[in-house]
Amino acid sequence: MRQVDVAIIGAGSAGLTALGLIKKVTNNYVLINEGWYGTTCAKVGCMPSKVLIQIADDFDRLKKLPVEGIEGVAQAHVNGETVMKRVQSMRDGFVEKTIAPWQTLPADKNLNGRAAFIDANTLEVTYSDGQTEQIQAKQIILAPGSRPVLPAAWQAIQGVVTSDTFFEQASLPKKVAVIGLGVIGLELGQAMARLGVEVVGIEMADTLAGISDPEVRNKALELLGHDFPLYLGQAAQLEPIENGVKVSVGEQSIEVDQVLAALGRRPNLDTVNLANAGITLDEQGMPEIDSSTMRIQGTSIYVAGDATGQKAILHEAADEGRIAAYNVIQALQQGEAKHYQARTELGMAFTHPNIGFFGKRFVELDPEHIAIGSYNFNMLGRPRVMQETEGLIRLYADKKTKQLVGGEMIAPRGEHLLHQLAWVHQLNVEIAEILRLPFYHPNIEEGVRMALRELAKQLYDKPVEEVIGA
Ligand SMILES: Cc1cc2nc3c(=O)[nH]c(=O)nc-3n(C[C@H](O)[C@H](O)[C@H](O)COP(=O)(O)OP(=O)(O)OC[C@H]3O[C@@H](n4cnc5c(N)ncnc54)[C@H](O)[C@@H]3O)c2cc1C
Ligand SMILES: NC(=O)c1ccc[n+]([C@@H]2O[C@H](COP(=O)([O-])OP(=O)(O)OC[C@H]3O[C@@H](n4cnc5c(N)ncnc54)[C@H](O)[C@@H]3O)[C@@H](O)[C@H]2O)c1
Repeated sequence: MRQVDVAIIGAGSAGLTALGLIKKVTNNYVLINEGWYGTTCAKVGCMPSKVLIQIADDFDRLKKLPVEGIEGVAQAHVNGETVMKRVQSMRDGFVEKTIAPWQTLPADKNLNGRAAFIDANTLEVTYSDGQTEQIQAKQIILAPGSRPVLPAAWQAIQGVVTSDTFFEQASLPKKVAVIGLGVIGLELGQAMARLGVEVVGIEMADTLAGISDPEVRNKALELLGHDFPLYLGQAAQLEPIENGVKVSVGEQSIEVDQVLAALGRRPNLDTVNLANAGITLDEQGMPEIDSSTMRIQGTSIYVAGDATGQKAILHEAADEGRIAAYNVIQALQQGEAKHYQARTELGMAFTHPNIGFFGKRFVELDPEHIAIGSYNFNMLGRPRVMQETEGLIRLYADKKTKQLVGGEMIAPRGEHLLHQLAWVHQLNVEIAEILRLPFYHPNIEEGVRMALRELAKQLYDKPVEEVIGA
């Protein structure tokens, strides 16, 4: 049986990040990946979705131009085939870059097959031709990602797609039901609607994109509702019909050409037979992972990326791959495990306006202990110039420490505001200190300043100017 120092399972963003570090300390490793290469992010995730969103936003922006004296835009129309060709050709470029480090690996280290545990240090790799090989590894990094949730009954219905198949289409569909209005459903649903596809959105929870602040939720419902009708609080039933799908929600039903099922993603840990490694699993089939080391306690197995079932986003997958690799290297060199502190949590949907949160969400906080500063953009100069005055920021600060603890928003250019807020949150500074930072005029950031000033009024028992010292 082949013996290696390290086996990495999954050539996605987490696995490839880990590989980059492992290669520096040992030449005795294998990378095992099932199916296609190119990472979820580049092939079916972050990147193709952002290309579609960019095209949709560019087209939508045309509506705002006549008032500025730019004429003739009414003739503009969308060519669905060209849109999808653009999405696919850009995606192929991103995939090409992503697979470069994998392509240079020697064949004996680069195994295209499914890995599963035989015991805690032994893996069986099943290749596509049915051949198998056993490999014993001192240390194992599990980074097998996640897959779209798709109920068994829906799998056989023609016209049901997920984000794995959506970007393969030759053209845009005509009429679509987007089921599940989390990040994927909202981003793709709004983009399609803005490109002229008839879209309805259905979500069984009472909110969109996981927003927990009721005021931000209401604003998001109002604003996204301008793009396509949203049905919340009900799960949809599907029935195949000729040339499409009948979608029922409560008493109502509609017929569509296509259903985009965006019901969430399931970690792929169930594909690796973890039970054979003697690991205790919870009801969801998940092991207990120490998020500061990425190690499954008491084993030489580490988990990184979407497979953890925690933060299914790219920079977290890369960070976790790095942490797992650092600790695998420590273990190979008989060193002590290193514990890493997670960065401030940050999540966003690239809808328009952008939706997102940083730090703690509203639902995680005790209203007794926090002050809330909010602002909408109606009166700010720059958003008015840009014709993007709709949005709401809600910032939460701890009454005792006077520091930001988190925030939720739907805001023009919110992706940038969320970054800046996450950065200052991670630095643990008081609201007064943040207000002493420069804010240029005229800018969207002035909206953040207004919300911070509102917090300062509640947190300090003197006028804001005195608090800031200006
Ligand atoms: C539509 C969409 C849009 C997204 N947009 C964003 C965004 O804008 N920003 C953001 O931060 N994140 C976004 N994400 C999330 C981001 O893409 C993921 O968090 C990230 O790609 C996860 O990386 P990973 O390495 O964990 O998994 P992956 O990249 O999925 O890699 C896992 C690999 O493991 C392989 N594998 C699985 N099981 C086995 C096995 N048993 N044996 C061997 N190999 C196996 C898989 O085939 C795959 O190649 C988006 C996701 C989707 C679906
Ligand atoms: N901009 C980004 O960073 C970005 C973009 C896309 C995806 N992602 C990542 O991908 C992950 C998966 O995204 P997602 O949108 O699939 O998952 P999600 O968990 O965000 O949303 C799934 C939604 O589907 C709903 N749902 C589930 N079953 C349903 C049913 N039968 N009927 C109606 N609604 C139902 C859930 O209530 C939930 O709101 C996210 O957690 C996110 O981390 C990130």
